[in-house]
Amino acid sequence: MTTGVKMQHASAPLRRAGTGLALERGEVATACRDLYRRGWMPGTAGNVSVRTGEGIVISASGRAKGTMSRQDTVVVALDDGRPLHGESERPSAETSIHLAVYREVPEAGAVVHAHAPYATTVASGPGAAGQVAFDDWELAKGLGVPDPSRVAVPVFANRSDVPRIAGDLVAHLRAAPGPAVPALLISRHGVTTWGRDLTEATNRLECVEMLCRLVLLAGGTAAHEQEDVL
Ligand SMILES: CSCCC(=O)C(=O)COP(=O)(O)O
Ligand SMILES: [Zn+2]
Repeated sequence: MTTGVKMQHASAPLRRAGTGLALERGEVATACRDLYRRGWMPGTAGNVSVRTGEGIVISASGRAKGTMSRQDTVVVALDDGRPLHGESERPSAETSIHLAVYREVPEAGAVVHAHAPYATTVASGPGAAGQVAFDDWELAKGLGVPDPSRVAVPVFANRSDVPRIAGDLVAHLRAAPGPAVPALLISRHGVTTWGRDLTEATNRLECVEMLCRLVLLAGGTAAHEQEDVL
């Protein structure tokens, strides 16, 4: 009797090559669509990745973030960013920044990069040379740093040679005493955050964006002098 269902041979792989990591690919696509809806990934801007056992899953380059699907992702190696599953999609142009985070921060499980307007504005202002300080803002506790009363987010120059931005980030992370603030700003470009998973990385992105909004509403100066009242 035939049932119409083919039994898989015991030694055959359970999943066809290229169809694995469906969950992680779906998470990356969903995060992109969510951030698009918030207005933080306009058009094709922004990129998202998660760490996997074999490397990272990252959004493909140049995809409209409002209509991302699992197919719009690429699995690349952690050491050199080479695609691991023979996929034809190009990984994000900013893959080198994601890889720098994963290599330098072992606990990072997800990285989110967006062109969120307030963060991008603060990163591009005259007071944002090298870093933006968010001192004594309650919301900075959302970044999970040991001393949220003194938070300085580094600001890097935007460069067409993206691996140079990644190099600047690596130098910063290696020089930072203690655990790094899980965020960076790129002047006239955007904001990148990371966390143990996509929920944490996205929460931190929300915190940085709102901190920048508050700073602008408060008069545009990120750091201010005040007695420690926290
Ligand atoms: C239209 S945004 C220019 C590229 C960029 O900054 C970005 O975040 C998206 O690049 P990707 O290669 O990840 O699509
Ligand atoms: Zn970008």
